[in-house]
Amino acid sequence: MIYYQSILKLASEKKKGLAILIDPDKFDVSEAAAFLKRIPKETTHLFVGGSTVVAQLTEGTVKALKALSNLPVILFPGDYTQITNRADAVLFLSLLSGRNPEYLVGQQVKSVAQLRISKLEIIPTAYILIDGGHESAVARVSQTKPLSQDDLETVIHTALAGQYMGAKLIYLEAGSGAKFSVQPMLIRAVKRVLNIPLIVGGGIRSDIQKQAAFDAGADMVVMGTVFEE
Ligand SMILES: CC(C)=CCC/C(C)=C/CC/C(C)=C/CC/C(C)=C/COP(=O)(O)OP(=O)(O)O
Ligand SMILES: O=P(O)(O)OC[C@@H](O)CO
Ligand SMILES: [Mg+2]
Repeated sequence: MIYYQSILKLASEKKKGLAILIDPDKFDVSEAAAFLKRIPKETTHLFVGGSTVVAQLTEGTVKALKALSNLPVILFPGDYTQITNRADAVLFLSLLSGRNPEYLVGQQVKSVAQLRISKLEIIPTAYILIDGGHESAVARVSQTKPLSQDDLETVIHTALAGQYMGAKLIYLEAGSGAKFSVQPMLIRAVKRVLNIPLIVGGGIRSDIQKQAAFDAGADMVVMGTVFEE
């Protein structure tokens, strides 16, 4: 688990991870070099995925990124069809905030035929959708409701259930382009009970918001929309 170990190492050294999310649907492969110059120097990981991605686009995107960058490329799939062996690892997501069996376990079963013959590192990740102020693509595609930012207890219990089930990462997601990102108070409360790394994303557009998430205890922040053109 070398990619997971590197995230654990960041967390244990109180260094912070910054993942830039690249959505293959919105990515121009011919602009990949310029894109990689534009993203922050402190970027530690490239995530690739989207709620809705046209088949085959992920592979070309990952190929272009791997040719131009030494950063680890980690799949963040909205669907099992987004898996490509060209990446380094995959966040093996289960959408624990929702009650749609397809996104709790159905997609995961569908992915096995490909994953079992690939060398991708598989990182079990409890994915928790939090209300970001308007209906997110994740909510729409998964047909699930997000958890309220005010329902601290349910968010904490959901994250801990993920940890107890063996997740190696917890991902608090306000949804791509969220109006409100996950509030620092909520990040702090969740981080306090966990003993695995915490990833936070959705609606983080500024250095100030990113720093607030880090200060509250996020081990890694994901930024996507703000770097899309
Ligand atoms: C583990 C495997 C094989 C699949 C996971 C399938 C699950 C459980 C997905 C969770 C629900 C979901 C639809 C997640 C999407 C995650 C993601 C890549 C979000 C970023 O995309 P957006 O930016 O929200 O979407 P747009 O494409 O609309 O921009
Ligand atoms: O696009 P943004 O709002 O930065 O969100 C990133 C990521 O958490 C979405 O899945
Ligand atoms: Mg997006």
